[in-house]
Amino acid sequence: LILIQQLFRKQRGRLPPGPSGLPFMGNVLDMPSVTEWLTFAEWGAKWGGICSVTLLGQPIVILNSVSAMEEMDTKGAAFSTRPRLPMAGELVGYDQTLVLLPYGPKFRIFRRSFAKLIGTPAVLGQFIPAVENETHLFLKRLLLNPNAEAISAHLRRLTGAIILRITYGIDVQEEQESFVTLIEKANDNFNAATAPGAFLVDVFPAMLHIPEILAPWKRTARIWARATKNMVEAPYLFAAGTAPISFVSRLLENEEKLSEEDIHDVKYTASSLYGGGADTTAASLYAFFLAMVLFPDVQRKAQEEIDSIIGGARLPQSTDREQLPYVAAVVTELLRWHSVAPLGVPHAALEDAILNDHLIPKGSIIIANLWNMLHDAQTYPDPASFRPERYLTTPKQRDPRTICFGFGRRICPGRELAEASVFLCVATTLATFDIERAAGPLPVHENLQGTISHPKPFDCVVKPRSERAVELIGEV
Ligand code: HEM
Repeated sequence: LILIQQLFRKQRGRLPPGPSGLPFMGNVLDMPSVTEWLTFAEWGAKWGGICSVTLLGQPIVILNSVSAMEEMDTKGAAFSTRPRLPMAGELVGYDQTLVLLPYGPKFRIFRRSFAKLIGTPAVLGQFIPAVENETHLFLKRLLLNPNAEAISAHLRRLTGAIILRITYGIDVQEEQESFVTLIEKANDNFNAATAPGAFLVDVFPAMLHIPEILAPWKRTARIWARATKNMVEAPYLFAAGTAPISFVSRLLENEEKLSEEDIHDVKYTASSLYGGGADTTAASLYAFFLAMVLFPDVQRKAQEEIDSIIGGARLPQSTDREQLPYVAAVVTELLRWHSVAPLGVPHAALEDAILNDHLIPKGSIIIANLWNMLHDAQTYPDPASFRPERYLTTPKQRDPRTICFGFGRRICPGRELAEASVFLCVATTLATFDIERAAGPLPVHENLQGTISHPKPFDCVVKPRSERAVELIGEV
């Protein structure tokens, strides 16, 4: 079958170039299992902005250049579905949340809800007080426990609480911490279930029919599926009906007119918000602390800007963004410097398409190597350096926000919220704390494995900038 498929393909056109594979197996042996973005970048240097490999007859197209990604953008819906990933999808249940939902009517309903409620700064405005409130609580926690080991947990709690507030109107008091834990667990499962090559069933979907007794991974899937279900149902049950203004309460307006299927869609759209929003933003903010340790001059300049514009009168707010161009550029550079999703989320081709004279057959998996695009030395000279000036002095370098959120109809629908949350946390932290290098060797910036990639843990010293800073945190 693979042979016949390949013969047909030869008649229709040629796949993009790439490493030559073995008969039948294709490039199974060439595929990296760690830091894939680095190997893919090497292939890009050798084969160009669009290259491809084949795994047991399955074409995988890798985009290494922004121009290739933009070219795909022009093809409308042609590359807008997701590949079938039986482990994370059918078995663990993520194919019902937006991130793995196939392109189609349901996808459009989910995206419309996102656009209506958090898609633009104007509509997002209704939720900004909640983001500010949670950010103040984060500062208090950081003041109480500024240890380096606690920072990542503080950030996860911050981003988890922001999303729970916005999505369900849930105020994360101590007794509701369980929601944060529940959803963190489900996010960890998503990362493990979508790890490339981790589950053979993703390559051979027929394995879905093997009974569980012979397939221990099915037991894992069952446990993870329970966690997904809990993530969807528990906060919804808690919040439905009683919540103040929230994503869910807005979607449930005119509830009496909603069918069972509509309610199902509300639940799963809401959990998509959580699945996509909490871990990504936490990873980005953790990288901010690392960047400040490694680039103290940037920290000093940003603090000088905040001091000169706001002084010690109050904490920075969302509305200060225009007056704080250097801090805003720190946020932009953060989104470039640390790739939260180094390989984005894979797309799949809905139909045969021709791209730059290459055939992209229906069903091809498309991987955008966002890490490479954001670290391309032509676009961003000295890409490992954290330099907000890139976007302030002419000639300005390309805005990385046109890259880091993915592309086409699957572009991240939470990008406005992501930027607003990151800006507030960065600006208020810089206003009140100094982040410094700890004794010992300088930490190194490394992306950990995962669809959502956190920086490798590092040591640092965080302390309040002044007595006034402590007072400011106490006052909010
Ligand atoms: C620093 C923060 C963030 C980054 C870097 C980021 C990046 C991305 C990327 C690269 C994708 C894949 C796009 C594609 O397939 O081409 C994505 C998808 C998605 N993001 Fe984000 N994201 C962030 C924050 C958020 C937030 C705050 C939310 C929700 C409130 C969110 C919700 C989603 C969802 C639901 C999807 C799936 C969209 C779909 O499949 O149609 N993200 N994000």
